[in-house]
Amino acid sequence: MAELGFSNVSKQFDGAPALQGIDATIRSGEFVALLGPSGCGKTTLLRLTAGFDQPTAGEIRLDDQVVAGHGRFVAPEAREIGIVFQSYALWPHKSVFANVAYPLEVRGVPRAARRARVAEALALTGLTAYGDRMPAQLSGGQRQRVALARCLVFEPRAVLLDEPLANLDLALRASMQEVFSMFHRRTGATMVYVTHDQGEALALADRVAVMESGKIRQFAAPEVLYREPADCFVAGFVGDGAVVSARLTGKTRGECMVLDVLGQEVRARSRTATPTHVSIRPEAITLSDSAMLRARVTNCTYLGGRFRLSLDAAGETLVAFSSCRAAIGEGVGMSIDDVWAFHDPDHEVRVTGMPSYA
Ligand SMILES: Nc1ncnc2c1ncn2[C@@H]1O[C@H](COP(=O)(O)OP(=O)(O)OP(=O)(O)O)[C@@H](O)[C@H]1O
Repeated sequence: MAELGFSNVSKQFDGAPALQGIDATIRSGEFVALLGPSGCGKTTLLRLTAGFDQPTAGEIRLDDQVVAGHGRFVAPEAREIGIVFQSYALWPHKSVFANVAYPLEVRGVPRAARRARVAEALALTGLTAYGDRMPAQLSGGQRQRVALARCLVFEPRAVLLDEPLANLDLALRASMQEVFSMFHRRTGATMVYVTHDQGEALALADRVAVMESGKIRQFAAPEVLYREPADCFVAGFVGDGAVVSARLTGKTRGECMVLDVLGQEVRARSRTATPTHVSIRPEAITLSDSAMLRARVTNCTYLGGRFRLSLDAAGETLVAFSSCRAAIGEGVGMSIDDVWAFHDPDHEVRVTGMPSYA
């Protein structure tokens, strides 16, 4: 399995930027998700990696081999990269076995070795009993597993997956996520998984690259994105909660700084000395009748085991968890503690029209 490297990769379509200065390394054997809203450049990055298109600038490497950039271009078939599409792209007139055997056939693998490797790939994807079926006789999840088996059978240097579960219903998506995880654990494949579903990205990936407008905003482990988002976009796009302006008080408490958030002194973790915003996750909010900060319940949803409350506090929408149901319009008290603070002055001007505190 190979390491994938991107240095200052840009792509323009008719002068419009689809990717801007992508710098990233995907380690050998790593499962990385590309997460972002529609049009942020996820599929373009995947297509450049596969060799279906060429970058306008920058360099893409597979281990030490430059596959695109500086006048070099390695054709897709020579990159030995497996791809799984949302649409499965199976041969409709070939059986499951023949579909999976196809990449070995075109590589000239002898028949006996071919049979053994197809059997192994079918076993790995739970399809041993389905070898003789035609694609039309399979469910969506089973078809996607055939596509996965077909791409693993030739032992690719990396596997790229473009929204592979987008066509499946919710229950099947959950069970297919387990198939992908298990597949990754067993094969140790380098995997790049495109999705706009944050739940899927956080559940599956070792690291997630959060993209917006052709740029990677943050590339980190799911728990880091959740606890320590780099900016307003990541804080708002990943996980639940609120992003609120904050002001330095000049005080500290232990390792933490104390910020003015919604008129209250709140303890914040941070890597910057000049924070402009805080990310307030639901766990940072404690509801209590005696708390100074007052809010009004604007929504209450049962999540199973607990309720999710949307709260209006001084015009900001916050999210809290509660063990009891709350009535819409009810007043509650809350305290906020242990939030994450970051510096994002651009967003402050754009979103709230307030001056930067930096
Ligand atoms: N062949 C093309 N010609 C012109 N513009 C393109 C082409 N392919 C992509 N784009 C543009 O590049 C930008 C990035 O598109 P891309 O498909 O990579 O986004 P995405 O994040 O995968 O979106 P989605 O989640 O909707 O699939 C978009 O603005 C898109 O319109």
